[in-house]
Amino acid sequence: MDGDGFEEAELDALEHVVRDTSAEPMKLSLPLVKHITNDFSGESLIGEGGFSKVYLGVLPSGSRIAVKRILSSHTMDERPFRREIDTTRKAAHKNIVRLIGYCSHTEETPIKCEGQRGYIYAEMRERLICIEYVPNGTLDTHITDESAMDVR
Ligand SMILES: Nc1ncnc2c1ncn2[C@@H]1O[C@H](COP(=O)(O)OP(=O)(O)OP(=O)(O)O)[C@@H](O)[C@H]1O
Repeated sequence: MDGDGFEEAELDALEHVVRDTSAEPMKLSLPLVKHITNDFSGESLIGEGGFSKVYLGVLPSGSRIAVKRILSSHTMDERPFRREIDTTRKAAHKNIVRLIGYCSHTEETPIKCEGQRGYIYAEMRERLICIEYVPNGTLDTHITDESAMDVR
């Protein structure tokens, strides 16, 4: 375990999945995703959609991936998260943005309430989808520029 709370081997495995386009998408830990997005910093934010904020993730090799962070208002319902993973996975094709990994993390955080003796527990949910990074891409259709040019 390194200082950021994930194994170096996990980062190596992610590098491998990014490099090898035939590799299966992998499950990722929240500490690793936080590490590559600089803790979801403002500088890493590259886009926003209807149900997610999209961050740039940078690996030690310099490889880049896009990290979709599902908005907290949408994390209680697992369906959009699963649907997006399923459709991106099934759409495996050289011209279609590739699914690289995903992270599903739920944590109970104790919160002390004034006037109460005990704690209440708030559920913090993170749902993240890591996909191939497309520079200047509009990702409405998950289609890369190359295939968009083929459509006439
Ligand atoms: N793979 C990617 N590479 C680079 N930028 C991306 C990528 N995916 C998304 N973005 C950026 O993030 C923005 C929002 O992405 P996207 O529309 O896929 O989000 P969403 O939450 O699924 O939204 P909606 O469901 O409303 O379409 C895009 O317009 C684009 O600027």
